[in-house]
Amino acid sequence: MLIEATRLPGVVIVTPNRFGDARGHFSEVWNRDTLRGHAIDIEFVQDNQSLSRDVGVVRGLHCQAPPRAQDKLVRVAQGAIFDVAVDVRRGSETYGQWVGVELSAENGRQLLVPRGFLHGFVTREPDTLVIYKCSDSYAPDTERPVFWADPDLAIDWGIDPAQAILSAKDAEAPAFAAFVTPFDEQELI
Ligand SMILES: Cc1cn([C@H]2C[C@H](O)[C@@H](COP(=O)(O)OP(=O)(O)O[C@H]3O[C@H](C)C(=O)[C@H](O)[C@H]3O)O2)c(=O)[nH]c1=O
Repeated sequence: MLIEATRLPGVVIVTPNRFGDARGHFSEVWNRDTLRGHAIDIEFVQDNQSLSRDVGVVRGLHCQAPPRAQDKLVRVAQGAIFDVAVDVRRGSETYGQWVGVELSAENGRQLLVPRGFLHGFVTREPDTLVIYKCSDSYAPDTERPVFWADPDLAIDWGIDPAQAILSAKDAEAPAFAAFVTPFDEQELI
């Protein structure tokens, strides 16, 4: 397993070993003890799966507020996404900064998005299947969305905003300027 840092402390790229042979390949896409060996010790309690039919589907930016904040380990079982995390931990030197990573069934890369970060992605291929582990269960009353194309965040999604395919919820999400972070310094890693 390869663990790579990103420019946001705590957001790391996890690439499990992949064993190829004439049939295809095998990979342990999640192993608690292997992650613990890399000082990543998170108790995941829910697996999510979303299928997005078209290129340009945007899901996010989302997070759940404490005490229901979620760490997420995101992977792509089919297709490809540009996966984004935004630091919203009060007091963080990288508050409001984002990082994006191409995750695909082909590259086998996963992104660890800790609590204290907004999460979202845009699909790069049709019929993209995203599977992600969460460290707390769904608590819709605690959701704190932010508009994906907010000019203050200036995330480079690599698509024409007019072409984005969004849920009504995401299309109407509040601006980052209106976001009062529920994450305090103790979330800092
Ligand atoms: C997240 C979630 C949703 N749902 C139900 C609620 C709706 O009836 C339906 C679709 O929910 P939503 O439109 O919020 O799904 P996404 O837009 O993919 O949201 C996710 O997108 C970004 C990328 C995230 O990181 C979050 O995990 C999550 O917010 O699934 C559940 O039953 N359980 C859940 O945990």
